[in-house]
Amino acid sequence: MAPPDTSKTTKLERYNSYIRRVNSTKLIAASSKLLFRVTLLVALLLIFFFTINYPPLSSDNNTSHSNIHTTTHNLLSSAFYGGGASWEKQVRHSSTPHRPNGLSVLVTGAAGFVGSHCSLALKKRGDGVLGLDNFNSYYDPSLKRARQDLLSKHQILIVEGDINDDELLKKLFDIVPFTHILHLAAQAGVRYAMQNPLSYVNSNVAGFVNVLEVAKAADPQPAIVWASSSSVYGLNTKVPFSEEHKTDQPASLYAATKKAGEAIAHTYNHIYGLSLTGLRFFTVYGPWGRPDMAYFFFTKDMVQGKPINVYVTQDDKEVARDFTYIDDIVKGCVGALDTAEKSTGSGGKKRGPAQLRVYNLGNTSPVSVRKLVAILENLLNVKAKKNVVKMPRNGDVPFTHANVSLALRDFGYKPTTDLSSGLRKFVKWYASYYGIQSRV
Ligand SMILES: O=C(O)[C@H]1O[C@H](OP(=O)(O)OP(=O)(O)OC[C@H]2O[C@@H](n3ccc(=O)[nH]c3=O)[C@H](O)[C@@H]2O)[C@H](O)[C@@H](O)[C@H]1O
Repeated sequence: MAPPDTSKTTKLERYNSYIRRVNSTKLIAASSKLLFRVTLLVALLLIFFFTINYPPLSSDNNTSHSNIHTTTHNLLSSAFYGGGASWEKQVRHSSTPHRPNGLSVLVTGAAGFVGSHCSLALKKRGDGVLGLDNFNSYYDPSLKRARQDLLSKHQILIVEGDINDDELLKKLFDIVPFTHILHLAAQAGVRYAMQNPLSYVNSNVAGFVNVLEVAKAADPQPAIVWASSSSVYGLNTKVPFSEEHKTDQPASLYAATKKAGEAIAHTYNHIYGLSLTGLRFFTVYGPWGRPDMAYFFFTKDMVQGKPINVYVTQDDKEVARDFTYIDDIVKGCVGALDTAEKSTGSGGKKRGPAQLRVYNLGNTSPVSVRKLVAILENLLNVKAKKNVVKMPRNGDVPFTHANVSLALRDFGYKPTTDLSSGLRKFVKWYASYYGIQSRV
């Protein structure tokens, strides 16, 4: 029997096998191309992240409070403020004054309440401003980011970094010969010091010393204006509080670290000839304020129908504060900067006596917390659910009252905003920022 004709099947099989080979070669070629492209992309990304000369990221003052939001933003910002020529150009551009004899100011804590207001005021009159902030999450960092956005609209760059990062600070001074530092970065809040005491030491003592170390070594040395606090008066009972009064009874760790700052300022002035001005702020409030402060969270709770605690003293007396409106404080800061004399040291050595000053910046008319709540009730058109409770022993003092005659004499400081007018502006801002209805 003749063998079956397999020539057709064999041809078909050979053809099919040929097609399979061609397809697999194409597939390999395509896969190699894809692999090559992916490798190239990964390599480029690695080069971008690891070889650019970016300033070290902040070690968050309150690392225990870091959150995903901050971490994500850190990465984005480090990429954006990534060092190198373009980053340095931005730093220089932000710090360059745009008026004759304008100042060039490094503002620490520029994304903070007072820092953002002062940065804007300085920039608007033609000074150069560079911000530095670690965007920690002591309170909602998104508010700090919103302030940062506002500043960037006015060509103010905020470098994301920590005052404890001396390499970063030195780098900034290598790029810009700052004439002044407005040092406002700090761990604020009186009551929180019982929860996180070391954050106060880290920012208000170690961080401040780090700033002074870099300033003392800079050439030229800048003049420094920095935030002390009304809380240094502690248990002082003489009123109104004057700079001549003793401040050796701090009632909170916050106050103690600010008092330590004043002593440290004396030392750096004495040894290195740094010009130093400490400003004792009295309960500053206003638009873009700090959510950890009573006027701010009272507003929030009252709007949400939640109860608030109104403190009274142990013997049922009213607790009162010399609440000071932010615009008045800004005028005080700018006045202090304008009248700050040059530091006298160079090469890390003192060459002559330098200016050392401390001023109260208050409103000179204390208002009780009960009255504060009444004003808010009227502005928000809501009745507060008040729990009147005895002030816990957590660092609070019963009252504050500033004598500001020294600041008036030396740079014309004269507060002009009373609590009702200031809170009206705050509530207006609060309503628009958080999108709520209010009477104002
Ligand atoms: O001048 C300063 O150097 C400090 O000012 C601010 O501290 P304080 O004056 O304590 O402000 P703030 O907390 O708003 O309490 C206001 C009033 O509300 C009372 N208070 C507070 C909380 C509460 O639940 N109930 C209440 O009655 C409370 O007893 C007080 O009488 C800054 O936070 C601080 O960082 C620092 O800068």
